[in-house]
Amino acid sequence: MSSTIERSYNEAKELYARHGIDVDQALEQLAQIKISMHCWQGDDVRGFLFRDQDLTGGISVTGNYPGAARTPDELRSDLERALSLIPGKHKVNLHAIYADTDEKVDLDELKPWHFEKWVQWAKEQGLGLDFNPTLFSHEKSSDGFTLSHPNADIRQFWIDHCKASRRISAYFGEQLGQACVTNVWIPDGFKDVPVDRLSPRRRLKESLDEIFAEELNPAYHLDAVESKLFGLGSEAYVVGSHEFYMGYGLQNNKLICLDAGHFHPTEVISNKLSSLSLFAEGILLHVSRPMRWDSDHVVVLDDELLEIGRELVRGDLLAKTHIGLDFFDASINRVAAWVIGTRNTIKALLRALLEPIEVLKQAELSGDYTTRLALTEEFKSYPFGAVWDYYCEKQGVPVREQWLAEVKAYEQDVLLKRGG
Ligand SMILES: C[C@H](O)[C@H](O)[C@@H](O)C(=O)CO
Ligand SMILES: [Mn+2]
Repeated sequence: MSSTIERSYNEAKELYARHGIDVDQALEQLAQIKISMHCWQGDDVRGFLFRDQDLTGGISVTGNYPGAARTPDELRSDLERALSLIPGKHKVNLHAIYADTDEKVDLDELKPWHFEKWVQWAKEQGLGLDFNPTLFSHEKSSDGFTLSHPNADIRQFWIDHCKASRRISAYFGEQLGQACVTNVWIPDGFKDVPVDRLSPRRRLKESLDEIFAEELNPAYHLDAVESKLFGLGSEAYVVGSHEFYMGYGLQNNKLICLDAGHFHPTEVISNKLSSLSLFAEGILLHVSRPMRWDSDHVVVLDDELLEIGRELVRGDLLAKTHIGLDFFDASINRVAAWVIGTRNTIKALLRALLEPIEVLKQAELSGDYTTRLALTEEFKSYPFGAVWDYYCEKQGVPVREQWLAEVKAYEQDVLLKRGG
């Protein structure tokens, strides 16, 4: 441990302690929080099953930075590199299209063994896994509908895919000894104003009922459902709206997934956590950064990220919240994108853990809003950075921007040697 880092840490600790904040305890708590790092930042959401398929479903990746992973081995190598620069032990979130197999297999026939290499790798790395059925970038979703499709055969294909995904998830959980969260997101919706809003939602509800009929052990597998306001090509109406999944999730004890980019542009998910926590079985977050639309920019340490962290900590919601990331930017180094977004998410949690929460709550309760504002503002310039640096050093990852040199070296040695 460098003496400068330790000295700054001890000085910071002393300042926080004056407000009753135990910094060592905060760091212990932080080390327990797992972030689910999404594999799809590494290859622009292409996956390995259908390499020739364009990305569909109303989501889009822009940029042509060199070095996207082309194989499961390359993706794992990139993930390892990113994770080696991020403090803590985390999870990796896979989509079904990331199956690692030479077999020609369609989505409805996927089995746990198609992911065996991922499981072995996760064991070696001490990681958890999360999962997602992939209901886009496939010929059977080419008209934009899947689980709510009017054609029963197409619906059945997607139902079978989701059933298969849940079994894969339960296998991940059993093998890794921790629950795998499996999140259903579908792109279904209309570009223009529909005549019948109800029937697709009724079909989606029936499909979900069939998918979730099989009981699986919650110690190994948890279901989540993700809503969306609009997508590219589904501007007028999305079948799986927030109200739809909020209703479905509450009635059926499913985790409700809140993606930061899936609401009206001025709406924030931080303000939804407290309400949901009172009623929902649990919450899944897709931490993302929408810029004017659901653009999935890499998350930065902005007001909303800090507020998400505060809500989780102040409301003691960490135990019922699964924190996942969902961004994909192909205009910058993809390993750096993971590192920046994941480190920022952890920083936001640390910032929240270093606030005088009880003092602030008391001030609010007694109507002393002056103290509330004064303290929250002053705490913004408390020496959080010294605690963060110490945490990184203690966890054996680069301090401050030192990680960037490692990513640049990896880019030279590995990423730039990959073909297109
Ligand atoms: C690839 C993801 O499943 C996808 O981003 C989904 O979670 C979403 O947010 C769609 O807008
Ligand atoms: Mn999402």
